[in-house]
Amino acid sequence: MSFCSYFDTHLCHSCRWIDYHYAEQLKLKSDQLHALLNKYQPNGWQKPVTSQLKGFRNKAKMVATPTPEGIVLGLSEEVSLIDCPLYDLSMQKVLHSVQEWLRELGIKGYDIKLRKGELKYVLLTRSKSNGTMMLRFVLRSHGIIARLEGGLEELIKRSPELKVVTVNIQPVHMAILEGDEEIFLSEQRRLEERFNGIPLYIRPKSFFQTNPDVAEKLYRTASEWIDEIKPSRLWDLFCGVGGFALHCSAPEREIIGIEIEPEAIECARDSAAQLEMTNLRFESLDAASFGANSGEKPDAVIVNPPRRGLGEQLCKWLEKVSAEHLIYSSCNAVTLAKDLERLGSYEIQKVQLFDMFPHTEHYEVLVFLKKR
Ligand SMILES: C[S@@+](CC[C@H](N)C(=O)[O-])C[C@H]1O[C@@H](n2cnc3c(N)ncnc32)[C@H](O)[C@@H]1O
Repeated sequence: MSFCSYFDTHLCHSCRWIDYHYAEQLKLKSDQLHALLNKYQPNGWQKPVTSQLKGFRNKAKMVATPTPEGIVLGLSEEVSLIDCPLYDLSMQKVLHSVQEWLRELGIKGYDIKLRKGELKYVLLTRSKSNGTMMLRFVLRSHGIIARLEGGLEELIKRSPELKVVTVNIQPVHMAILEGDEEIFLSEQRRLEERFNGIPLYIRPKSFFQTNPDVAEKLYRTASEWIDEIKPSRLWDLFCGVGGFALHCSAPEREIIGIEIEPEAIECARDSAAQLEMTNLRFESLDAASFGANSGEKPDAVIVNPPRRGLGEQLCKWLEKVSAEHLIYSSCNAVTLAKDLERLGSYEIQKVQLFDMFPHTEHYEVLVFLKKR
């Protein structure tokens, strides 16, 4: 197991670039992005948005490994990550307290080789705006739920930031992080977050951006670009809990947000209701089927697909829809570049790199496209 020189701690698999200076990390990402997009001759390269280097992540995913001393939260190689400086001190403190509490309860971590033990993962998420946290236990079966429930009062006494606590059942013997069944052990079912004054909700199974400071800047930039073109009708595809749509709202602007996960749509609707925004409509649909059935034409479309990108079918449909502007937010510049090739009737007006994932090779890119 290697050690990272930056933080003098164990090196997690995802932080492969931690030994590079931050300026070097940014240059490598920027060079890759230029290499992928230069053939589309972007007009305006914007200055990259940088991140804090410590305490920037709001979500910790810990493997629960059984050891002779008790459960260890961290990597599967019995390496603890509860002091990992990617999480702020309050998250580190709660991770310590959860690990200690699990040991006191005698909960056994899941042994992958022997296929024994119950607890597979511990997932902790923090709302940056109010410091409250959501804790999820990923279990192999329902077997130890009563024991966890029995000890919960004590855990919350030690870590009162924990407002949402759930169990996720993942019976399959595979490296899948979570299963379909989610059981709430707390009354509260979601955390409230606030970006640029806009309320957003974090639910167990809805996607939420993991670097709140950079995500705030990403949404603000998209809303500034949208304000420059002032579309009357805007679509936000792959909208999650509505971050882009809610930031781009303006009087008289009709906005439709499309997202496959119903819980995320419920959150987006609640945020809009809280802001008394009646011009936004959120629908839980597959973006492709929305594409196939929608007869309307928007003036602008924002897309923010998962790492796989939009793919051929959606790009074809977007070409047919022929909105005057597209904003593409991507966490994978390789699939972005492929999609841009398929969106041949658009030219790139602006590109900006948002360093959402420092110490890794990953980054977010925002691209502003205009019909040629
Ligand atoms: C990268 S996330 C972006 C979410 C949101 N824009 C944000 O900023 O939080 C991609 C989202 O696409 C959703 N998604 C995945 N496949 C989809 C599909 N076929 N149709 C609609 N949404 C989908 C996921 O549930 C996830 O919320």
